[in-house]
Amino acid sequence: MGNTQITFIGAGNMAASIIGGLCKQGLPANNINASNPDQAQLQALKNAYGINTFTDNDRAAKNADIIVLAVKPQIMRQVCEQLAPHLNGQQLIISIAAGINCSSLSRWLGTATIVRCMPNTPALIQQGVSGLYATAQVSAAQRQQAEQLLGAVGLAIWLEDEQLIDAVTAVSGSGPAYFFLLIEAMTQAGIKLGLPAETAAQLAKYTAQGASSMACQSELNATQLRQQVTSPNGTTEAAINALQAGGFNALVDTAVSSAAARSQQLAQQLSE
Ligand SMILES: NC(=O)C1=CN([C@@H]2O[C@H](COP(=O)(O)OP(=O)(O)OC[C@H]3O[C@@H](n4cnc5c(N)ncnc54)[C@H](O)[C@@H]3O)[C@@H](O)[C@H]2O)C=CC1
Ligand SMILES: O=C(O)[C@@H]1CCC=N1
Repeated sequence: MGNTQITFIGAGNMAASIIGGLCKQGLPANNINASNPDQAQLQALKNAYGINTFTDNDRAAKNADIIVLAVKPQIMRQVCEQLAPHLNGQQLIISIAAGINCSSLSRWLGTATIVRCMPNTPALIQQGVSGLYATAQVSAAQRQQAEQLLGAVGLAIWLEDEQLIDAVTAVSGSGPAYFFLLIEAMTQAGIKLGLPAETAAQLAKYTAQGASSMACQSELNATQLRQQVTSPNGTTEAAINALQAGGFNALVDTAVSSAAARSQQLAQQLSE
């Protein structure tokens, strides 16, 4: 990213994850700026990475080439409208907020050079995955910069249709929580079968990690990998039959669709 100056507006969980990834990739700390009203969060980032910190968004955004909007969706409009008079029209804006579309952002900011993306919390350990959408005003060089930025914390995947961000939010943005829920449920089931709590938790967590790594690394797809574990008339088949009899696939479909619907609803509520 050369001498590109990057400013994060909002220095919470997701911003801290991406900043950590950029620093680990060797981006000079002096090229990274973060703005947040809470000094404690800023100090933690300064101590960890030596980046520049600000409590004033306008000062942090001044001279930035890329501005990453990483505040909660509910305060995005207010933050953008305050920032708008301080933008120079050349900057690339990257928003990671759920449910805020490019049309609202460009209206509030007065610029349409926007990449909207949806990362997820495994970004914290550089194992995130993000969906990215760029408006027509974003140049090829800026697209590359956005891809490098999100690529610093995991896999970055471009979308040609902005509406698909709702689906990305539902599958991978919220997705880590679904896997954590499964780990919780498997841990509880293991405890019920007599395992010590810590042992049950380790078995569930490391099984999730192993299965996920296999799914990412193998040439086989998830269905084939599942079939490899499932011996005819064996233990896995008994469990899978119970899950399917309980409507597992339909339940996951309803859950993911509910998240996508909520993402659309947020967009409608917050773009007014
Ligand atoms: N947590 C998650 O799993 C994901 C979150 N997101 C999106 O990322 C965004 C940030 O989420 P988190 O980092 O989880 O939230 P967070 O609450 O950890 O971070 C938001 C930060 O904004 C700061 N802030 C509040 N008012 C501000 C202002 N006026 N100017 C500058 N900073 C201000 C807060 O002090 C806080 O540190 C949200 O829009 C969310 O939709 C996207 C993908 C996944
Ligand atoms: O739950 C949420 O609204 C945010 C967006 C994706 C993950 N967390």
